[in-house]
Amino acid sequence: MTPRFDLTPPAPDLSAALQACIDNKTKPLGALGRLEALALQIGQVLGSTAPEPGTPHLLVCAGDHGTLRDARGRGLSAYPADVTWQMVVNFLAGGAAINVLAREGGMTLHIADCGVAHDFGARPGLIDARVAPGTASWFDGPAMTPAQCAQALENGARIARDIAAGGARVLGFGEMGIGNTASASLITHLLTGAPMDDCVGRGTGLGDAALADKKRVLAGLAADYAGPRDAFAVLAAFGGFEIATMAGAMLGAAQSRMLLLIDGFISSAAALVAQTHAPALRDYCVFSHRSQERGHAIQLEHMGAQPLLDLDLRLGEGTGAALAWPLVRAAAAILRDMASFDSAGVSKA
Ligand SMILES: O=C(O)c1ccc[n+]([C@@H]2O[C@H](COP(=O)([O-])O)[C@@H](O)[C@H]2O)c1
Ligand SMILES: Cc1cc2nc[nH]c2cc1C
Repeated sequence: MTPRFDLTPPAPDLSAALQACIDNKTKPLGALGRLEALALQIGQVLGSTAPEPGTPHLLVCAGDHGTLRDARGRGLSAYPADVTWQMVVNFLAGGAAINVLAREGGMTLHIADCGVAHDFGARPGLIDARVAPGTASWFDGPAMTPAQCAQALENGARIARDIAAGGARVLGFGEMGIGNTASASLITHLLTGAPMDDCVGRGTGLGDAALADKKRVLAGLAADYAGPRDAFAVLAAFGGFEIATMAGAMLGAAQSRMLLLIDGFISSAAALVAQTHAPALRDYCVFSHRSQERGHAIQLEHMGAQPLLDLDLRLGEGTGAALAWPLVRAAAAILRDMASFDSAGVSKA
């Protein structure tokens, strides 16, 4: 019943050709800094020394967390659970931060209901990937059954493959789910082994007392967890449907040889799940930014990732991924369009 996603590294045979191509551009060796490593990664994933990333796509996954509708878990977020469906309505109307940034970056936005506790009715533009109207409360048992977890993973993989089938080569990931920093913290603790407290942050803006309560509640839940530590078991225990759908979409996108733009703390929790399941996923991921949320640094270090931006963002929705896209586009253009010493007749060192 548990799905398996087999993944091979992208075009390893191209790395020498790509490095030679970058080193022969008209610049001192290494002078474009980290853009050079980014260009090499893009060339590897897209399988070309002249990559054409085309129109980037961005998938925003939304889901409700049953724990936040349980009196024992309500204090885990500064905002009420209803904000999740209300923000989905805002996304569909084009008014959220991610709508603005995606428009600015020329990105095609996809919004998916992965399990929001709301009846949206017939909404053009909303992908129906709903598993259930929210996960179960962690105080009563696992967030989702193994079958629900498998369904969310498969929904995500299908969405990503559909986007790839339309010709997309780049897919960014964002999410919306009140309470999902708590979910991401538990996943991070269980999959990295880092101390629980170091994985917990203020999320949407908890004050000091509420943060201390969040740490205490999550430490209790983690201590009581006696299940297996494999990626999908941990995902089923403490994930949200939006996190599971993103993890599946990341795996499906990588299988389709797309470049993945990972956003902040919650997107990175999905990447952590996906990478723990299929280590080759790492090669397909561009980590867009360093979130202000405590715990993101642990995820990044665990995955050996150096994010492109550090803007103190803590919004989610894919905003960091949208902001990183111009750098990715620039790195691809350098690899594709910049003259070489030979073609420009410039003397080498
Ligand atoms: O992406 C991030 O790093 C990030 C950090 C803090 C909060 N968020 C967003 O805020 C919501 C979760 O925060 P919370 O406090 O409800 O757990 C969810 O909708 C996320 O998109 C996102
Ligand atoms: C208003 C609001 C917008 C968000 N976008 C992502 N998470 C969010 C949380 C809140 C509270």
